Amino acid sequence: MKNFKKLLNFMEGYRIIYLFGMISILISQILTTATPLILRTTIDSIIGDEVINSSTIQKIVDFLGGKEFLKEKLWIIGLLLISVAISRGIFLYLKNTLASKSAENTTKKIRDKLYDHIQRLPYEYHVKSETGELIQKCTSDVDTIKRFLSIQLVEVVGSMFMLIFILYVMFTMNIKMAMISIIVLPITFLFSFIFFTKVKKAFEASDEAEARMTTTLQENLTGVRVVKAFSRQKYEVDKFDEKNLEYKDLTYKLIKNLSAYWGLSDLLSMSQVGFVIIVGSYLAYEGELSLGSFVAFVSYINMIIWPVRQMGRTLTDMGKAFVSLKRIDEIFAEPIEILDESNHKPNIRGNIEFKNVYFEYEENKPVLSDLSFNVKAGETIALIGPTGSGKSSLVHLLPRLYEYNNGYIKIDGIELNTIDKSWIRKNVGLVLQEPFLYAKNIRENIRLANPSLKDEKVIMAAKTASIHEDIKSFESGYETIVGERGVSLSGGQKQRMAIARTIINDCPIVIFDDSLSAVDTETDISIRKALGSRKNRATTIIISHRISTVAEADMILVIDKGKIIQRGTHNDLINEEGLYRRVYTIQNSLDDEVINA
Ligand SMILES: Nc1ncnc2c1ncn2[C@@H]1O[C@H](COP(=O)(O)OP(=O)(O)OP(=O)(O)O)[C@@H](O)[C@H]1O
Repeated sequence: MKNFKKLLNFMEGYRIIYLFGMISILISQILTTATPLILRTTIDSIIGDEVINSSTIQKIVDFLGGKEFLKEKLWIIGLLLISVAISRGIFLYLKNTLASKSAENTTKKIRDKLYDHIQRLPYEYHVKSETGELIQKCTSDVDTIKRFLSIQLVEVVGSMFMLIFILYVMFTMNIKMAMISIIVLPITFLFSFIFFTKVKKAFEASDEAEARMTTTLQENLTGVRVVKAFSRQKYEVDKFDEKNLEYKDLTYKLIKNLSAYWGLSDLLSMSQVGFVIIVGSYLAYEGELSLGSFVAFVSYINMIIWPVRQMGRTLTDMGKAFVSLKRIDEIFAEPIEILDESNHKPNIRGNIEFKNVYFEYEENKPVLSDLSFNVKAGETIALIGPTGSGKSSLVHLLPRLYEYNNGYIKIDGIELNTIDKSWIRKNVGLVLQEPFLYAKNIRENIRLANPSLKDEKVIMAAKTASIHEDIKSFESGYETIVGERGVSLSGGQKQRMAIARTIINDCPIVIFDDSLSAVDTETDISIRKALGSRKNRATTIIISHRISTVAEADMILVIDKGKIIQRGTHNDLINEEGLYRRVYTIQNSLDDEVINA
């Protein structure tokens, strides 16, 4: 019931259309069941001389000119049958279009809402969630709901209605014959329901095997460079073959089960039809059943047997829609991130103060402890330290991707967590180590945050990031499409693109999270020089494992296990015992080896 309510909420604006779709299927079912009744009346009362004992049918006969008139002009009945068939066709068309219109619009709304909600979920949620599962929820789960609305629900309601209507007509025609006609129906229904409930697991197993096969394929295609580089083709082919075989075996087993079911179900249904024909013809011979009623019974039994056989499957499939609804609801239950909670948008110059800052992802497992430091607007600080020491976590606090647990961070003297998230994110530019480029051209990628920026600005940003010359060397220059369907850029080119994309926004605070790792030392120096010589210099935070990258910073913080273990300029730090000097010595001797080689 709760699920239906949820679905009804999503259907807002399309409920009336859906209702008309339902009414259309009911009318089309009435018209379907009318045909055998017309045949029966024609055989028994128009051609034969049995009395018409239904006042409604009598009225219709009178309207058409009376018994004698119709007997002379049987073609009118032919026309009537054709009109019923045409009307039925029209109502079926209406049912399909109206139900589909409502289902398509409802599911479009669900997809839009889901997409919107996912965009507003916090960074933390996206770090933890699996992309594949999110995509599945937005596509196949939504499709399951669409099938439920556009096909299954109308089918079940229509079949139920037809069943009740036909049973009523059959019982009013001849009780004994009606009992005989429906004797196998409960068995057929139960057989179908039990079978499809049991086979549900086999359907799921086949679906899961297909998903595993697709994941293997996707992984292989995404990591094809690694496969080639490590000569893993044979291993990959064997792995895929295994998944492919598993999928084939499970699907074949399922199809064998289904074939056995439809075979047995056919046997049951045909026995029922045969039984009705044998008993009906005997009763007709004995005079207990009119010829017209006999024809009507045979038609009716054929009409109801298929929906009853199908019902078990439809009912079990309908269960899937509620599972999908629940899965989608899990996303909606995730609280969204409020970006403009206080409307506090102070002018940001770039002074940063950390005071006794503590931060943890999981309770009682601090990743950053007791961090205190100051950076003046326009200064450059560098963070260096072993992997996992907390450098990225530290810089993620500044754009408020995560909230610190203790102490405070102030920007220009204002506590960071009072400033609007959307505002602070506009003012803090973050360049990641592995940048993601969209399947757009280079110009669009660089001015992603503000598509109205002029070409001169794009070129200036590209020059500062030392990528302009590379772009010029491409055949289509700034029009070159990059990303998945475009040209391949080297790791360093991608990083420089990401740098250009961030600095074009002129943020007062810019963070480079190991985002110079793939560029050579010379380019690294020229980027930093270009950044330093810009007017309105931004406060810059550089994370790097390379001493040469951090050496010129106004202040270097050496981080280990979430704590600042050393601080100072390059000259201070190489003159004191500690991690910085050890790293410096190692990197220096490596450089000497390279030079002497
Ligand atoms: N989203 C997260 N949830 C839980 N723990 C996390 C999360 N992100 C990072 N960590 C943990 O926090 C610690 C610090 O990670 P962080 O990425 O800040 O280190 P880092 O110094 O930037 O490392 P690297 O130099 O390798 O990038 C690590 O132990 C890491 O496993």
